[in-house]
Amino acid sequence: MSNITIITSEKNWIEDTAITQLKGVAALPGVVRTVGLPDLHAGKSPVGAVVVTKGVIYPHIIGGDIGCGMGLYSTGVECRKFKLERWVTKLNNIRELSDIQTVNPYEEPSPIYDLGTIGGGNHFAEFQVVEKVYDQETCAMLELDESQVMLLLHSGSRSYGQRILNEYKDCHGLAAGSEAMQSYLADHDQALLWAARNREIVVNKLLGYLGYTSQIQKLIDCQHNFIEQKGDVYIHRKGAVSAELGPVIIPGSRGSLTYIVKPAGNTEVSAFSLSHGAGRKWARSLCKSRIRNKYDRDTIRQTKLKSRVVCHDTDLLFQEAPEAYKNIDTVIASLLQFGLIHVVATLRPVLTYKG
Ligand SMILES: Nc1nc2c(ncn2[C@@H]2O[C@H](COP(=O)(O)O)[C@@H](O)[C@H]2O)c(=O)[nH]1
Ligand SMILES: [Mn+2]
Repeated sequence: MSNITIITSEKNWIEDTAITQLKGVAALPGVVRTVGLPDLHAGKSPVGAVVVTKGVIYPHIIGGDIGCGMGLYSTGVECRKFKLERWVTKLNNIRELSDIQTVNPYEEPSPIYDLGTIGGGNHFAEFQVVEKVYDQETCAMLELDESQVMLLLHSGSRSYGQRILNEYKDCHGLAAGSEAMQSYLADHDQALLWAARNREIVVNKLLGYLGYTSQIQKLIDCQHNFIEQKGDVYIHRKGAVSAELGPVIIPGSRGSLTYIVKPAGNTEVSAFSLSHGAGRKWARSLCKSRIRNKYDRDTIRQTKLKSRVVCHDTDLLFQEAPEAYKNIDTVIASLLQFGLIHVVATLRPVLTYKG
């Protein structure tokens, strides 16, 4: 199909089902361009995908986790003072973040009922340290301080986004200018706003629980499930970030490095978008049977990078194991090969918390 671009390279594996799904959305009425990024994989609709439409939008492409994204924060905690065992113990003492009270600092009531929680699945909070700086100038611009522990938070609009989708899930596209489209986009924008606010609230709550609140600073926040209107087209990004809002974060898994990258000059080829992660390699249902013999109850809570994992759900530990994801270095190499990014820095996980 002429309106499909796949950003990939020889070494980067993309499953056939994902390509078939991408072809499916490319054939929808009003779709003018479709891009599969190197992290493309199958989902309810394809993930790691960009769908550009004219005259219509498709809520089902974005799905229920409207506004899901990654926020990177510096914690104010000096790496040399970071007490891994103490934080592991403290995090093991809470089952979920809902065990700690949430204060809504905004005047309006929150449409997210479970405000202050991260959510399940592959949502996570991860403490990281700087592994390598490639671009000192951009790091300085971001105020990325190598001596500090960072916190990467992956979360979305929680049950709010799903409530919005439920209202529109039977529509086969919302026509531009229609009341239904205006109403969806108004709800969608609220979900983006509150998803970003929720990330901030969670970061403050988590660090407050660990005894640190005074020097938290947001460095980057990039959403990856949303619709952007650009001129007369609508860019649907499902598991894809905008390449037009400055540096972005591309994590791999709890057992691999996270990349901070800067979009390069011409990202028209990828519909002004970049990857949001490594992308899933194995279906959740296959993970436990494939790797259960490799780990015991302690070793599944550590990674080859010597980081630790706090998660009370054993099945989830297997479903989200590093083996379940594609190789992040290959994803980054594909983006580099297409001239879409410059690498700014890499971060190494030290402790992953799953709610
Ligand atoms: N650093 C970590 N990265 C992770 C972890 N679990 C998943 N991931 C990466 O995040 C994206 C998010 O995907 P989404 O489609 O659910 O938004 C995923 O593709 C992985 O590359 C983790 O625990 N730590
Ligand atoms: Mn997400």
